[in-house]
Amino acid sequence: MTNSEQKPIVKVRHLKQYFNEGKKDEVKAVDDISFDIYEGETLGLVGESGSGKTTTGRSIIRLYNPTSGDVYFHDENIAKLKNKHLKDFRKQMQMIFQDPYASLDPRMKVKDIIAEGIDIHHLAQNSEDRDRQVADLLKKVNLNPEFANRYPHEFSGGQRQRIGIARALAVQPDFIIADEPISALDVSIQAQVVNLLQDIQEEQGLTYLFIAHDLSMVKYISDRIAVLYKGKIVEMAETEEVYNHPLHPYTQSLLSAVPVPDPELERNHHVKEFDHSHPFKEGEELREVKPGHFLYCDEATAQKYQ
Ligand SMILES: Nc1ncnc2c1ncn2[C@@H]1O[C@H](COP(=O)(O)OP(=O)(O)OP(=O)(O)O)[C@@H](O)[C@H]1O
Repeated sequence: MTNSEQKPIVKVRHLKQYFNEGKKDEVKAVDDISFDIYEGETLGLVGESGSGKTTTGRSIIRLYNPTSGDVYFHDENIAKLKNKHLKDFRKQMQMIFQDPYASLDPRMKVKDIIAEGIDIHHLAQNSEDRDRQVADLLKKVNLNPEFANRYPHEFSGGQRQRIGIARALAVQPDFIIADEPISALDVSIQAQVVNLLQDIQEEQGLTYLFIAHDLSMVKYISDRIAVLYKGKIVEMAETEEVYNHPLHPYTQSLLSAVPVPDPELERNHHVKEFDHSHPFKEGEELREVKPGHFLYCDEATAQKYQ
């Protein structure tokens, strides 16, 4: 994709999500982040546990009411929309959750789980049409349509995650937030689910925000990567650029902690420590230091790269 072809589907501006605001236990889970997600791309959102990845996803999709800031979806500001109007947008944005065991109601049949959105948005003309849509969705995620009448406990983790993907696809969204969709799965299954998500993306021109703490898999699925640290984006660029030329010390430390498959290289491989005691300095903000490469830094540092 060249710059001129990149059309944002989601624009996040100065988004803040604070919990227990003004109280002693206030948490600035998301602290003034701004970024775009382009149509048809996968933006990987990475960071360690507690950095605010899930909160970012949930705030964009309005599972939380943002403390402040704006979220534009197809140029409409949805950050302050009220319930009735929000429903239409919910149909276009879906979420796939981390834990395929917790996210599927064990008392519901697979067909009712998948058809949840179809029912809410009245997308089936009658029960035959509903069944047909469910069968098509099961086929799309490479599951046997005959599974429709079974319950979640009859399936493996990978199969359950496919059911979760079918549920998300049921309302024909154009934007999906995948919140660590593979981290609860066996390594052998992870690639299958990633490949499925990529095939579906190509077929349907979907846009993904792919949340991950594991940097090795996110590399293969993401066009661009945003690195989140303590509720702030500290670096964002095309995937190759982030992996080959990381500029922020936190990104450098994250990448240096990824195991190297070659034992020869591993011997000379040092984990770069990041000073967590003074992570941010006065005057720093996310600045475009090279075309398409954003770094959380001060003006003087940004000048160095121009
Ligand atoms: N509902 C909530 N109430 C209070 N604090 C919360 C709530 N949800 C998240 N937090 C806090 O906000 C911070 C960010 O959490 P979040 O779950 O977004 O991080 P994460 O990067 O997704 O982590 P993980 O990889 O562990 O899921 C954490 O300090 C967390 O404890």
